[in-house]
Amino acid sequence: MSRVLVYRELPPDQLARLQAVHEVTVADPRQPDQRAAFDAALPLVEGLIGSSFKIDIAGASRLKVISSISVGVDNYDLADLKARGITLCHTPGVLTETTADTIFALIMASSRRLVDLALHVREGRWTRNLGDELFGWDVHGKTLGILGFGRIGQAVARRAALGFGMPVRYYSRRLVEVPGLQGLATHGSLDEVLAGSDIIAVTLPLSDETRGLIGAREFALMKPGAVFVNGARGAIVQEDALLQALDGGHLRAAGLDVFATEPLPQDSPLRTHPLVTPLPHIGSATHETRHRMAVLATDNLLAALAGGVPPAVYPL
Ligand SMILES: NC(=O)C1=CN([C@@H]2O[C@H](COP(=O)(O)OP(=O)(O)OC[C@H]3O[C@@H](n4cnc5c(N)ncnc54)[C@H](OP(=O)(O)O)[C@@H]3O)[C@@H](O)[C@H]2O)C=CC1
Ligand SMILES: O=CC(=O)O
Repeated sequence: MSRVLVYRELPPDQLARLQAVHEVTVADPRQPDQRAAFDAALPLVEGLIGSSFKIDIAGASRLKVISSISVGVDNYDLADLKARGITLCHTPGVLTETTADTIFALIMASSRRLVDLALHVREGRWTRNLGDELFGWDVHGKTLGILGFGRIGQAVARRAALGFGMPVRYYSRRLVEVPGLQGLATHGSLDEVLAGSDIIAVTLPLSDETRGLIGAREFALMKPGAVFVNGARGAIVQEDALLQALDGGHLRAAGLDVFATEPLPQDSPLRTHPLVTPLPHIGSATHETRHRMAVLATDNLLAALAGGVPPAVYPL
């Protein structure tokens, strides 16, 4: 039996799997009334499971494994984990299709102004036929540029190329052959993809290389009237530069599931900007997918604590 700290709510069936074999503390450090329990447990545990929070593990001297209920691992100091021999597990694959759905929904909502138009109806402003000031922009047939062409990027590309007749350009560090997409998705440099696409979707991980990657220069390279969607991590984008590109009339619209600071601060201009469709980081947030993520994260933790090979170790 090991000691485990659960720092984000787990579904009861997965919590029960952990409790059946380990001594489990559930304490969410974001909740003021649970912080003391979290701080007391952290130095004693061999396993951590949770997500969406940067944990200072300096005092966690017994820690052997962190099981993140996320595919992104930007909340962890990878060099420190490697140096300390701590295993990091994550949840790739099980959330790919759901996150691609969300990104495609943002592409549709931003281009066709779905949120504006729904509010138009809901607020009782639909009193006569729409004028062209409320018309949208076609998505089908437009060129989609995808930054980062891994699991989620490829799943977005399949939707675009096979469902919407969209030529796909992608930027990645290497050429990727995707079954079924031969000739439909072509590789380019970052600048080529930015300049050659009507709609840009970010699906990169956040790393030292990608932090702040999309700034004023990159927005200026995009076509006038382009739509920009970020379904990856907010800090990949320089938000001031994004605002300038929107306010200056260079971009048509932006769809954002992620922000540099989350939850999005009340005073962020992105919250109420008329050209922004903001979502509260819900890329993978369906009942089915969040449960699959919890199962995989629990499988990972149980395997690692049992001395086995977890199904999804993040290579450090
Ligand atoms: N909004 C949400 O709720 C969600 C957001 N995400 C975010 O999406 C990200 C991607 O997830 P997933 O598709 O599963 O990850 P993958 O690792 O499968 O894909 C990432 C892709 O980005 C490429 N890449 C990495 N670094 C660079 C770089 N510096 N320049 C160019 N290409 C690069 C990788 O290529 P290479 O082979 O060269 O490494 C790979 O093709 C996650 O890290 C997470 O941050 C994920 C799930 C939900
Ligand atoms: O943002 C979500 C993730 O799984 O990463």
